[in-house]
Amino acid sequence: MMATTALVWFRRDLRVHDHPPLRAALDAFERVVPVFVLDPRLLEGRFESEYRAAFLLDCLKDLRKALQERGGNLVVVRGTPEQELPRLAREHGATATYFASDVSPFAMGRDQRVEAALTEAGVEPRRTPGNFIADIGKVKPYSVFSPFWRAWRELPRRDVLGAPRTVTVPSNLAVGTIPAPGKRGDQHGGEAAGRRQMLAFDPATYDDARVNMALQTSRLSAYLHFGCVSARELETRSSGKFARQLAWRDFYAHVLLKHPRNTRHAHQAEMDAIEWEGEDEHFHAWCEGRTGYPAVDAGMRQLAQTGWMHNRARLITASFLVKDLHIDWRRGEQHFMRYLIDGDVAQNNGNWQWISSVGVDPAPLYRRFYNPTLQLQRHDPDGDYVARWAPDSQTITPIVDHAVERKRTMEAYGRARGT
Ligand SMILES: Cc1cc2nc3c(=O)[nH]c(=O)nc-3n(C[C@H](O)[C@H](O)[C@H](O)COP(=O)(O)OP(=O)(O)OC[C@H]3O[C@@H](n4cnc5c(N)ncnc54)[C@H](O)[C@@H]3O)c2cc1C
Repeated sequence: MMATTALVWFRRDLRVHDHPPLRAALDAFERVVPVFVLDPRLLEGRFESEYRAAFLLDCLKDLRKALQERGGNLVVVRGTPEQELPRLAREHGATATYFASDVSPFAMGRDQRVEAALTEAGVEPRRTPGNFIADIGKVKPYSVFSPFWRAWRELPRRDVLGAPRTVTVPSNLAVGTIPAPGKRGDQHGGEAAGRRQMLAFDPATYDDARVNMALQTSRLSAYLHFGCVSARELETRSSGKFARQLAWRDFYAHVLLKHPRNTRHAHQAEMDAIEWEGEDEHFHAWCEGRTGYPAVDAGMRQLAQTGWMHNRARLITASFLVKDLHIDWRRGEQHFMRYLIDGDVAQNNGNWQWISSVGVDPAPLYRRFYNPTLQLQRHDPDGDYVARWAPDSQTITPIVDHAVERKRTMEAYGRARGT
């Protein structure tokens, strides 16, 4: 008799440690078929990114190795999951498919189509948690962080799972090739690299690193985005401000889950009426780090060259685009997605809306103006950040005057609000 078989569909949970779908499938079936579907819509879509694609391909190579070390393998197929998964299930006689639920509108729409196609083929889709610390769909919709955080802390946590010792797969697996990565940013993808980064990170250094742009914070964001590191496992090693930052990740995922229209619209609907009067020339100067404001130029060049930017620099550069150059936050959001290795629809959109004062967790506009000159004094006290990324910026004539533009923004936002 044929052994019982299930597919395990890896998505952005590219690890073997603490992997609920893999564990559940191994517990219930004799064999599993671990699979990743290289969907051209992911690599060539609106938010395509060379750096992120290279990181993903590293992750796949590393995951295949980890599965091979346990007697298994990773099937990599090109196509759409709604076609490829039922086909693979038929080929191997699989009767169930396990995967971890996700929150972006693209992922949710795709998963519905996949579930329908699997069900039609007689294969049972089984969703598990896995990508976030807690079950963020379980709480009522929140649009302010602090009350969300209080409710979220009370949510139950699942146990952290170890990596399986063995992964039994069918003997006739056609595993497919993993394309060679193109241009990389400054991080290699993969669970092995992610776990090394997690184990080497010293939370005691975090408070200083957060406020000084020349220092590095944990650098775990890309590993969290692709699930090379489990957010739940990381939580068990976290405390203080670092633990609170991890809660922001769950918060923005929660916001997108509850408000999918936010990917295209301001969460505060009236703020879609802002008249964006900025010039294309200024947008290009911002992208290329030629604004004459060293904090902005250093951040934008760090992003272009490495695929990462310090959180403080993300705040300064994003605020500058929207509130000094009067350019629609969505153009900035898209530019970040092209370069960030950790580019993540929920996190990027949530943060862009936050700094643009159009999203959740609102505060009075005057409190969310970042003066790029003062920010630089505070957050690059020794000048190391600018010296590294944009030493020539001081010689560029500033393209706008912050004080003047601040006034224009107050007026434009006031008009949109009808005040
Ligand atoms: C305009 C803008 C765009 C951003 N876009 C993204 C994005 O696409 N993807 C992304 O992962 N983060 C994004 N962030 C949040 C934050 O800047 C990065 O998560 C962080 O800088 C990554 O470096 P790290 O891993 O060293 O972070 P650490 O400071 O070490 O934090 C640890 C982890 O906590 C989470 N975290 C920290 N700060 C935030 C935050 N403000 N919002 C949500 N989660 C947070 C991340 O998962 C991060 O890896 C954005 C912030 C801004 C202001």
